[in-house]
Amino acid sequence: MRDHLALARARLALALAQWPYLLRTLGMVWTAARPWTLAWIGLLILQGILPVATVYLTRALVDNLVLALENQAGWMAYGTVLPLAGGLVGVLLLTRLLAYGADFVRTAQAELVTDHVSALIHDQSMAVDLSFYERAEYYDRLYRAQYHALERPLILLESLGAVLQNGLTLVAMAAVLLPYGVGLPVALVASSLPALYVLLEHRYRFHCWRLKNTENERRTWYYNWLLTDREPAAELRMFDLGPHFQSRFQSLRRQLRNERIRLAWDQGKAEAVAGTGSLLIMGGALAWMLWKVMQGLFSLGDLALFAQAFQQGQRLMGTLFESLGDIYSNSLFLSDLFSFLALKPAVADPEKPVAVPTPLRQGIRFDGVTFRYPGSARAALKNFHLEIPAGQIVAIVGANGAGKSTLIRLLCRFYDPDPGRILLDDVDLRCFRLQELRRQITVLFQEPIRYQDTARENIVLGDRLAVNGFPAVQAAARAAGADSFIAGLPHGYETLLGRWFKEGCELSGGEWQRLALARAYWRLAPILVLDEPTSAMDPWAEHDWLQRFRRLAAGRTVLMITHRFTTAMYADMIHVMEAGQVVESGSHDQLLAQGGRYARSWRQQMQGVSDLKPAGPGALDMVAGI
Ligand SMILES: Nc1ncnc2c1ncn2[C@@H]1O[C@H](COP(=O)(O)OP(=O)(O)OP(=O)(O)O)[C@@H](O)[C@H]1O
Repeated sequence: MRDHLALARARLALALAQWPYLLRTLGMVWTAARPWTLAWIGLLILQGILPVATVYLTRALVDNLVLALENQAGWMAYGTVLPLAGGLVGVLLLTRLLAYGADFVRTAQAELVTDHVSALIHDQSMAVDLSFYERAEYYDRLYRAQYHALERPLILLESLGAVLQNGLTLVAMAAVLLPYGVGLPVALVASSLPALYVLLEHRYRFHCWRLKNTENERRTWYYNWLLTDREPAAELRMFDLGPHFQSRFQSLRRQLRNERIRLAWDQGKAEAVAGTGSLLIMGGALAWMLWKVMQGLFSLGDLALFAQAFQQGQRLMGTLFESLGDIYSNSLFLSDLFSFLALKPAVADPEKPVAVPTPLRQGIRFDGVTFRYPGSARAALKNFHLEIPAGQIVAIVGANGAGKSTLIRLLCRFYDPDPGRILLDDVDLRCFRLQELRRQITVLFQEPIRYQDTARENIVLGDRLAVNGFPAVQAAARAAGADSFIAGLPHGYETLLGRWFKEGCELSGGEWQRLALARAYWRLAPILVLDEPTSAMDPWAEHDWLQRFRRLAAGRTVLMITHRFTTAMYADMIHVMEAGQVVESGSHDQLLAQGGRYARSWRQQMQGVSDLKPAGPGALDMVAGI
């Protein structure tokens, strides 16, 4: 018993600790849907008061009827009974109408609040550093914020409304019962306390269970994605992986389901015990009331009033506690939402930003940069030095995992190095406003996004602020070698791409890549960064593109990452990277003359190609050797 009391106290303390979330949620709802919230409060108050009117009218009706029957008043009685009956019907009708009105108001409020919370989650997702995506814990929080907390403010509001409305009715009912003896309202409250304890205890256990299983839930979501999404569909069929992932999904679901059912079973048992106790108390109170009626102390109307008020009171207590439990558990879940919204990005604007130098005069410099990805013990870059002179094309080559793409991520300030600096004309990137810095850079990522939108939109998304007309869109597409295949699409530049939406047209991997290249060109930024620009191009397309590349890059500072020698050789300077460091540098001819790693790999590739004749330009992937 002492253990139970201590536990109850602990749960109560935890419940009270949720108050701030409750208040913040109310603030959120108020901001999102002010007029609807006012209407909601008004309706709640009315709905809270009406049941009491029903109870009083019932008593008056029964008493008048009994009186009329006793006095054999006949039709005369209708003069008093009819208005009461009419009043009762009117109140019941109004109760119904208010319930419909409340449903409507809640729907409107729900839409506004959900959108408001979604917007907050989206804002925060856009604001956090990329480093957050390196942690499973972040995904857990995001998942809980998105899937568990999104609807919570509304459920919370609904519960709060129920508490307010039922609380009002309950107080009024208790007041109605009070003249018959203090014992009745006390019995009413006492009969419901065990239920409250059971409720709080199980809500808490359920929340803990959800927390513990967030990763498992995400895993089921992942298997579900593998089984249903288009992206893995081909490989899934080819390697016959469907049954494998389905069985993983099912076994995880089985585990979750069994645990959930066990929780529900425990809760059901505890509720049954608490419910039996409350029924016994009600039975006792009813017996007492009957005894009083038999003694002639109370009228039949009183008995009708008691039966209605006590029964309604018990139902209300149940709903009230249920709502309190909902408020409690929703507040627990909302703590996830608020802790997600409270995440602070580490990569942020400086307090006193400096203007980004335009045009670049000296160039970009990596100065003693060391960088480890969050949670990784291995350094992706170690005391790394690199110069990219303004207006030149610098190529970085190196084996997989050498750290090439990491350079781009640091240059765009998705992460900050530690220690070391990256400088634009001798000014640390950390001195610039993030948005301003990123506006100076245009990037073709290794795995660009395939926007399920028109071909034109796929290009102009590279710079939403650019106001150049259609000829400029075409020029960007031509520069990337995308113009010819776009012209062949059913609606040219207005063709919807991808298969997500109706009438979408699918492109090949290389075509998507050229479109992404056009997007990079469309953004007229002075720094052009290309990660594997030719990897998905066929040799003819690569050859064609390389012929024009220097002209297209004229006036820009270019950092190009590639595995292909035939692409790298067009650069002014080539740096060979290995394990996070530059190990060789020079122009193509200088590197060949040095006879180092680059030259060895080049010769091996050439040898390989001449053995495998014929080969076109671009057939050389510098994967081995370096
Ligand atoms: N998000 C990440 N979290 C942790 N480690 C990472 C992450 N991304 C890359 N790495 C590690 O950092 C190192 C450098 O990766 P990077 O992507 O820069 O290589 P890369 O030279 O571009 O390789 P590739 O040619 O295969 O694209 C690798 O060892 C890789 O495992």
